[in-house]
Amino acid sequence: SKGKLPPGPRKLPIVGNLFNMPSGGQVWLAYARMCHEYASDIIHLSALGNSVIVLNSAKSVSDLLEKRSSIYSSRPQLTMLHDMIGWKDAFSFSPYNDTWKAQRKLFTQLITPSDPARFYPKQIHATHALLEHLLISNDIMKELHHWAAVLIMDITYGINSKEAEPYITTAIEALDSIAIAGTPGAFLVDMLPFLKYVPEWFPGAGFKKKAKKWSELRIKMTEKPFIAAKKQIVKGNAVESLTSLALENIDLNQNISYQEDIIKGTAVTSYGVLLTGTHQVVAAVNAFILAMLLNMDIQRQAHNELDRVLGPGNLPTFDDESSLPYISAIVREVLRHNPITPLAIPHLLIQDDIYKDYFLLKGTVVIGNAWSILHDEETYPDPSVFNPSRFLDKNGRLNTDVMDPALIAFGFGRRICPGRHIAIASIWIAIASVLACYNIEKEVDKHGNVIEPSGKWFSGPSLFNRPLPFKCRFVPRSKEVEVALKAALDTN
Ligand code: HEM
Repeated sequence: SKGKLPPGPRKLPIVGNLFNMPSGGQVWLAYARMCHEYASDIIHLSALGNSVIVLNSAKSVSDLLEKRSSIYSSRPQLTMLHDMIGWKDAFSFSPYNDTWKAQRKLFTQLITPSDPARFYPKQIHATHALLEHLLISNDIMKELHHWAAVLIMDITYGINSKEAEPYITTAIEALDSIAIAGTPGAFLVDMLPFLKYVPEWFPGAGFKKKAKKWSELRIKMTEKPFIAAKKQIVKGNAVESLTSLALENIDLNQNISYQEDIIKGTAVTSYGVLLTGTHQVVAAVNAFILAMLLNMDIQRQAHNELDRVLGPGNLPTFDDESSLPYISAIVREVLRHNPITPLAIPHLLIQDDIYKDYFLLKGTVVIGNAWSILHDEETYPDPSVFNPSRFLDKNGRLNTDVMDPALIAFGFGRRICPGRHIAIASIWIAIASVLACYNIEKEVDKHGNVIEPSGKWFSGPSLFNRPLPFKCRFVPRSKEVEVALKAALDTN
């Protein structure tokens, strides 16, 4: 009654658009189609009294999520995940409140864009270990997961790869539980929050036992590595990390346990975000590998650039970045072509608002469709084609007139991914290093027949996007490279 809603499918009494809500996989495509159908870059849906708007253009995302960020930056809360399991203080999930502000401030102070080099040695170290493992392992996903987990354990807590394993095992278990509890509609208690008060023995109250077990896992994942990092400081052998830097800066005249809680929450969030179900960085590097298999000419161009700039067999460092524009263009195209977080993470509007004559209700879930923006024909002609050259000018340099997909692929406004600089650097060094050492080739079966990758992406229910498993081979580009990798493997 307060005003006109944005267009969208016709609503039924009580249930609203319950039956129009896209379900199954790749919902970003369904949202894009709906926006097309209603010829609008903003559409509205509602289900059982919950309001959702989808923003389908760079303009609407910028107008609302960026320019009005102060009222569009909260997060929807799920009773099971946030309240019962207790993840409400992990700042990627938390509402727009003082705890979120304190944790986010700490995180951005430590992982700051003005000092991107702080973690370069760790990124190089983890990437070299990945190169060695690719020589002897054909399980790419296992190697990539290990690479990312070890890297983030080191960055967050200063725990090295030899000690990291038990912490990673706990974290993966805890994050599996998040993947289940974080799926909207997975637990009735999310729709009927009073159910959280029923006793554990009550028929159908199995979710309470799960919540208890998963809450214990959350505590273990949060406390154990934090205690280990603190012990390193006490013993005087702390390795520089997000936790060590933050603990050293504690203000002894203020409430110490409050400050420690903020540090703990920040650390576990940054660690957890990387390990979440789909594992964005791993998915991006995996997407790159698939793209190389499907586009051998692009792989050849990348090899040519590396050989010309570094000389055959030499490994890149971050100092080479500006001399390797084609590699940077591949990173941009990986982020654009099949974005890993096509709908970012939904935001929540905390105040009634008016936009383009539409009335937007406080409490509305706001989804920015990054996929649509990154596939906008006007910005990126032939968007479905994997073409890194779209980011280069006629002299082969990065063309600043073409929008960098990182401006969209990492979300929006005050909730924009604060780990994006680490993520981009990690992806860049992995892509440059793997291509410097290896030819990425299609696998052959025991009869010598080439196994063609399907090129398909996961199509089950998930907010995130990742390629389906495929087979490939990493073939050293020369005998010298192979010998050097073997020697490194034996030494480590
Ligand atoms: C390819 C890799 C990555 C992608 C595509 C990605 C993408 C995103 C997106 C889309 C969001 C939500 C933004 C929004 O709400 O609008 C987000 C949030 C976040 N990301 Fe990333 N991310 C990546 C890697 C990382 C890494 C490496 C870290 C940590 C070192 C990180 C830390 C975070 C945190 C802490 C948040 C929550 C921010 C908040 O709610 O205030 N991300 N990320």
